[in-house]
Formats: sequence, structure tokens, C-alpha cells
Amino acid sequence: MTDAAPKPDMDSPEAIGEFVEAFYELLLKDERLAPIFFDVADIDIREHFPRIQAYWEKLLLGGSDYQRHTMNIHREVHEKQPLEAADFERWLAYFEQAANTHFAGPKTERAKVVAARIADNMAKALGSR
Ligand code: HEM
Repeated sequence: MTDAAPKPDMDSPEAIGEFVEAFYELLLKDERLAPIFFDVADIDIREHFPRIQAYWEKLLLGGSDYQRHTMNIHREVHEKQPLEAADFERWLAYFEQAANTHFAGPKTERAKVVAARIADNMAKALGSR
């Protein structure tokens, strides 16, 4: 039997919401990265998820009012626990894994390029690489 339905693209708020769930399922199981979210930043998932979703909606669809200063937020995390180059590599690997497993198409490709670029810029700005 051939493969089932083609994978959807990350081209709607619903798809981006599903992507965030899949991405964080991987991220928050990682023994190095999970404590950064739960212990260092002590995030409230109910607040965090909608923010991550709004952020990617803005970047991919242009249609969200996300207006927070992501760089400063990571600088604060970094001051509590330095984010290393390897952490950014793991973060990006999970992002790509979640995207490739569940999605395909131009927005999905765009998301991976944008994520890689921002991760690189962030790591450099923090002095992690
Ligand atoms: C080593 C890699 C990374 C780690 C460990 C990490 C960790 C975190 C943590 C702990 C928070 C919650 C901060 C807080 O609420 O106090 C956060 C928020 C966030 N992160 Fe990251 N992050 C990483 C890379 C990235 C990258 C590369 C991006 C963008 C491409 C990104 C996008 C965001 C966004 C949009 C938020 C929400 C900020 C808000 O509250 O509005 N992160 N991250």
C-alpha cells in the first residue's frame, strides 16, 4: 500500500499550533533542554505555547500581533544558565525533526530556514558561538 495522505504545510494557525505541540514534545523530553524551560525559566506552558504559536504565525503568515522582545528574554535565560552552541544545535535538530515528521511544503521549508538563521544569530549575540 502506498503512503497515506500527503503531509500538510505549516500554512495555517491550526497547523502551526500542531507543529508547536510536536516540537515541544521533543524539546521538553530532552534531558539537557527541559530543565532550562522548567527549572531555569520556570515557564507556565499555558502561557508559553500561545506565545510560541503567535511568534511562528507572525514569521510564517504575517498575521499575529506577537510583539515581545525574544532576544532579551533569551538573554535573561542565558544569564541564569549559559546557553551553549550545542544547546542551539539540539534545539534546531528538534525543530527540524518535528517539521519533517509532520509537515511538508514551502512554509515548512521557510520555517526551517528562518529557525536556523535566528538560532545562529541568537547564539552569536549571546556569545555562545
Ligand atoms: C538553546 C536554544 C534555546 C533554548 C534553550 C530556549 C529556551 C527558551 C526558554 C527557557 C524560554 C522561556 C523564557 C521565559 O518565559 O522566561 C524561551 C522562550 C521563547 N523562545 Fe526560546 N530557546 C532557544 C532558542 C530559541 C530560538 C532559536 C528561537 C526562535 C527561532 C526561540 C523562540 C522563543 C520564543 C518566541 C519564546 C517566547 C518568548 C515570549 O515569552 O514571548 N527560542 N526559550
